Amino acid sequence: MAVSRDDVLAVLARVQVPGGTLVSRDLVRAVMVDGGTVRFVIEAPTPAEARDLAPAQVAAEMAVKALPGVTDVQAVMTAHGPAPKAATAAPPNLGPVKIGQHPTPHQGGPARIAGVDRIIAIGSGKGGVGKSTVSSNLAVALAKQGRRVGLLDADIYGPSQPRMMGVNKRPASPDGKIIEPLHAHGVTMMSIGLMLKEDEAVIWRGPMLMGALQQLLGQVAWGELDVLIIDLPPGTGDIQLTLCQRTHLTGAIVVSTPQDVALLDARKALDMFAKLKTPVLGLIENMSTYICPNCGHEEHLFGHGGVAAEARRLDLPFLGELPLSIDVRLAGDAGTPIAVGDGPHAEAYARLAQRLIAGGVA
Ligand SMILES: Nc1ncnc2c1ncn2[C@@H]1O[C@H](COP(=O)(O)OP(=O)(O)OP(=O)(O)O)[C@@H](O)[C@H]1O
Repeated sequence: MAVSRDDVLAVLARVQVPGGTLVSRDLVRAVMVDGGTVRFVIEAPTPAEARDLAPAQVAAEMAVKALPGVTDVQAVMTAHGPAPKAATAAPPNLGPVKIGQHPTPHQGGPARIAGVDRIIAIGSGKGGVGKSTVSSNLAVALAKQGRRVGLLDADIYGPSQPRMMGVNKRPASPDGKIIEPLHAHGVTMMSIGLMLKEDEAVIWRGPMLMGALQQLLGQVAWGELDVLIIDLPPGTGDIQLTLCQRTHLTGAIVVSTPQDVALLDARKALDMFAKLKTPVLGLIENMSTYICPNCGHEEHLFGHGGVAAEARRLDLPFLGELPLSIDVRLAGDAGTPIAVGDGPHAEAYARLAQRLIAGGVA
């Protein structure tokens, strides 16, 4: 029988380290099982502790290797002690609440957010395929249909929701702990971009990112929501891993353009969600067709139908095509998503929202 991630964690939970076990001290990250190969990371709080943990790394490798079905074990030790100069820049502290801190240890399985019924992550393998555009428009379309909707911009390196939703106020935090979200176009929203100075680059390493994400999920006063849409960064990195492993997600939607290169990357994102046991609710083809606003001629600039074909191949729902249109970009740049108004683009998002509501996932 194939070994599972839980089997690996159960074994690692028995490996003793000073102050507990590898699991009780929350030192294990990114457990991946790929056939008979198991990979995981042991993340020590400091380089000195990493040296002390070397025997535990050997013990962990031996214990996992002893599991039936395991042929290869790759354990990597990392330490997030003193950071290089760029990374030591103090986390932004523009008010009473400080965003960007080390994550607190996490026990148990994926957690729910109080008051939030469903959480949908919007992901993509490749950047620039329209994931943030889809997130904001879908959030607005769901709100227009009477759902109580939240939008969390978890694209920590390139937050674009403040611009797309037309919000630039810094969120308040009267007690320095709870962060008050903002509201735009009927959607409750929060973005790391709202906590940073404009044009400020985020130069944090893994643990700081995890801490920031944990704060955005746990410290924001989301209130009662039917659904929280999370706009992920592109790719398959730390943020996606942490979110899928620690938060009880209803599922993920993967956005791709019909282009082969974007599809190849989308397959990696789908593979990641499968490995992390996050249900994939469906695929969306963005920038599907281009209709010339002058003559009405239809062009398929990035190809057409590739995402639907991929969905069929993988037996996943195909949620729809969204056309490439200058109006969509202009609306996003102006801070009023196209779904706020009427017209064919807003209708396309309304259909997508209806479909998710009818399916019970939004
Ligand atoms: N259907 C569309 N028609 C026209 N422009 C679009 C469409 N979808 C997205 N865009 C534009 O393409 C650009 C990239 O879109 P967006 O930021 O939503 O992509 P992303 O996948 O979230 O990118 P990132 O990887 O930077 O997070 C934006 O300027 C956006 O306005």
